[in-house]
Amino acid sequence: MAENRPTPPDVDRVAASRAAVAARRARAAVKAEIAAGKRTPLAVLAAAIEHPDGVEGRLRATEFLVSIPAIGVTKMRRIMTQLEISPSKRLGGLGKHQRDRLRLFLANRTVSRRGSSDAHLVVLAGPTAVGKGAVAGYIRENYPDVLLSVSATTRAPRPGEVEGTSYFFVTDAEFDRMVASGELLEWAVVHNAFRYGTPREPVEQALASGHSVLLEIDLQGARSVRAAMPEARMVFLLPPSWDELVRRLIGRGTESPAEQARRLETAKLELAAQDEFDFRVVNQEVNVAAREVVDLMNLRKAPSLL
Ligand SMILES: Nc1ncnc2c1ncn2[C@@H]1O[C@H](COP(=O)(O)OP(=O)(O)OP(=O)(O)O)[C@@H](O)[C@H]1O
Ligand SMILES: Nc1nc2c(ncn2[C@@H]2O[C@H](COP(=O)(O)O)[C@@H](O)[C@H]2O)c(=O)[nH]1
Repeated sequence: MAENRPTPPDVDRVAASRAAVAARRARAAVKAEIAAGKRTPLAVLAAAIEHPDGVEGRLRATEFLVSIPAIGVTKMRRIMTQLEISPSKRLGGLGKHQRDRLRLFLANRTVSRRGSSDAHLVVLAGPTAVGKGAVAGYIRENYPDVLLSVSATTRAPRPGEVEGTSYFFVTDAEFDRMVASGELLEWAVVHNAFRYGTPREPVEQALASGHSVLLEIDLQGARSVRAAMPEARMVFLLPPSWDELVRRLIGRGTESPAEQARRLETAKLELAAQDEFDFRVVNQEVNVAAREVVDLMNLRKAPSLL
């Protein structure tokens, strides 16, 4: 009978509900592929970015994360907070920074899971002039088994610095390219001046082949590494006293008095962050501090103290 025939709104409702069921099934299929290792989370994220309204783009960030093996609900919530993504967000609706943070998290997670359990990523940070460079330099010279990451920087070389050993000295345009192509594990503007970043590839290769790697980076970089790779060993280098830190900064003589005053203000904030670190090493004597840092890296060979 004519009056029992579905009306146009009913037809729409039925079609919409069928489409919703099909979309749910398609999302479940993507999650199952991630869980089974048939598709990498990075590939799914790339598809979501390319087609925000496609099946991958419609996945909620929460369901995406819990479909990754070894990420449960508790871990997922922690990751969402760290990456500053609200639980209602779908992959296709993430902002640029959220996408970048999620991509970095996934890429770094892949690296750290490939590495051997004996290999550690060790981060050495601390306030300006505490002696990070001196300790890292001592390690470079005396512990040839330690792999020290060589950073890229936009600052100019100082006298005596060697390209590829001290830093990779790059232009602003080259640094932009490295950031855009995801070549950097972390990067930061340091002392409001130049950009510094850790090239990802050598770190990935070292960890994958079972070698520990040391990063000598600033506090912002250390925080980025911690957020992306919570298993990294975070070491904070401390001065024996505040007065000694001031002496070292002034004694180095590489900054103007105004710059020294600015760095000392920042140093107070950096020292206040020391509890965020897993280990604290006091740099009283460079060789002793270097030895303590190296001991945290699980190396088999280490020379005796001089
Ligand atoms: N244990 C130490 N005893 C005495 N002087 C030290 C010690 N460690 C480092 N110094 C000196 O302190 C000064 C600062 O050291 P260094 O440049 O390595 O600091 P840094 O932490 O790398 O600084 P920045 O973050 O500003 O680059 C240098 O002149 C260095 O020779
Ligand atoms: N976040 C990062 N910080 C880095 C990196 N490489 C070095 N640094 C830090 O920069 C300052 C200044 O170094 P300088 O050689 O110009 O005196 C120092 O605190 C380093 O720890 C990096 O790759 N990422």
